[in-house]
Amino acid sequence: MTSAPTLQPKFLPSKNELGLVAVGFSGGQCKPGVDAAPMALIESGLIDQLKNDLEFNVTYDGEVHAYADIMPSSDPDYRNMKRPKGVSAVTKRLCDQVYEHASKGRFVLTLGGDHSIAIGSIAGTQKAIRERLGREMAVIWVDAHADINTPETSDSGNIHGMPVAFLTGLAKEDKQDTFGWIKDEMRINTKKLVYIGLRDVDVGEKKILRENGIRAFSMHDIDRHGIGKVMDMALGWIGQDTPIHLSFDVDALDPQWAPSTGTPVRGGLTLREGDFIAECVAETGSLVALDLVEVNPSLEAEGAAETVRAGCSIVRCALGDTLL
Ligand SMILES: NC(=[NH2+])NCCC[C@H](N)C(=O)O
Ligand SMILES: [Mn+2]
Ligand SMILES: [Mn+2]
Repeated sequence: MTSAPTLQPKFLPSKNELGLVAVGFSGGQCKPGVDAAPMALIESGLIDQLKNDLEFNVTYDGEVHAYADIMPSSDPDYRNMKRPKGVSAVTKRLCDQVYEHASKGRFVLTLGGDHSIAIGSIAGTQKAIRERLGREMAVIWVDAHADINTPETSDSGNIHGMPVAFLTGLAKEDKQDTFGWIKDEMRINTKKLVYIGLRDVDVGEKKILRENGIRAFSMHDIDRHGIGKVMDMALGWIGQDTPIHLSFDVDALDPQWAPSTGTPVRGGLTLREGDFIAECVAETGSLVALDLVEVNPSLEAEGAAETVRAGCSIVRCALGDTLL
C-alpha cells in the first residue's frame, strides 16, 4: 500500500498540532538514568526537527517533569509492587497532562522515562478519544517484553513490567492512590492490542497472552515472515477504522543499535525494522499518540548517543518524516 506523503490524519482535526510531554521518571524500575532521556532527546534536536522539518505546531510547557512535588514520602512495597504510590501518582498526573492535549485534538508525543509511564499516556489518550470520537483505540506495543505482568505474576516487582495489565484491566486495584484511579473509560481492549518484537516474555505473561487471545508478533514471526508481512498482519488485525496509540520501547531494537537501555535483550529489531514499523503506522493516518520510552543515556558511555539517535529516528518516522 502506498499513500500520499502529507497524510490527512483520520482522527485528528488538524495534521500539525502536536502536544509534547517530557517525563523524567525512572520509578517503574531500579536503574537510575532513564529520567535523563527526554533532555537528551530534546538536546539532540528533536523539537526543532518536529517544528522545522515536520512543520508541527508544538505545544510544550518547556519542562522535563520529575513530579518531585507529588512523590510520597513513604512508599512501601504493596502486592509485590515496588514504589506503588509513586508510580501511581506520576502516571495519574501524566494521564491528565496527556488528556489535556488529546482532548484538544492534538497528536500527543510522550517522551519517557521508563515504560510504566504508558499507564498515564495511554489512559489519558483513550479517555480523550472516547470522549471526542466515542471509540476504543488500538495500541501497538513494540518491545522485547510484553509488560503485561500482574503484581502477582511479576518476579521483579518493577511496575514497568506491568503497564499493560493495568491498562487492560487484567490487573485491578481499588485503592485510589495505587492505580484505583484507572477507570473503565481509560482502559483498552485486549482484542485491540498488538505486540511486535517480543523475545523475552515471562512464563506467567505467556499464559496471560494465550488465555486472552492477545495478538503478538515475536522476533520469530518477524524472522519467518519478514517485517513487511508482519506489519500487514498487525495492521490488518486492528482494521482501517481505529485510532492507534503506538508505545515504542527502545529495547525492541537490538542492543547493537540501542545498547543504552535498562533491560537489553539480544536478537532484536534492526534500526531499519524499527523505523519501518513506525513508518507503516504513520502511513495508516490513524496514529493519535506515541510514547518513546526506556532510553537510558547513562548506561552505556559509548552507546548513549547512538541510542538517543535511534529514538529520535523512531519518532520522526512515526510522524511521517521518511515517507515520500
Ligand atoms: N519496560 C521494560 N523494559 N520492561 C521489562 C520487564 C522485564 C520483566 N518481564 C519484568 O516484569 O520485570
Ligand atoms: Mn522492554
Ligand atoms: Mn517495555
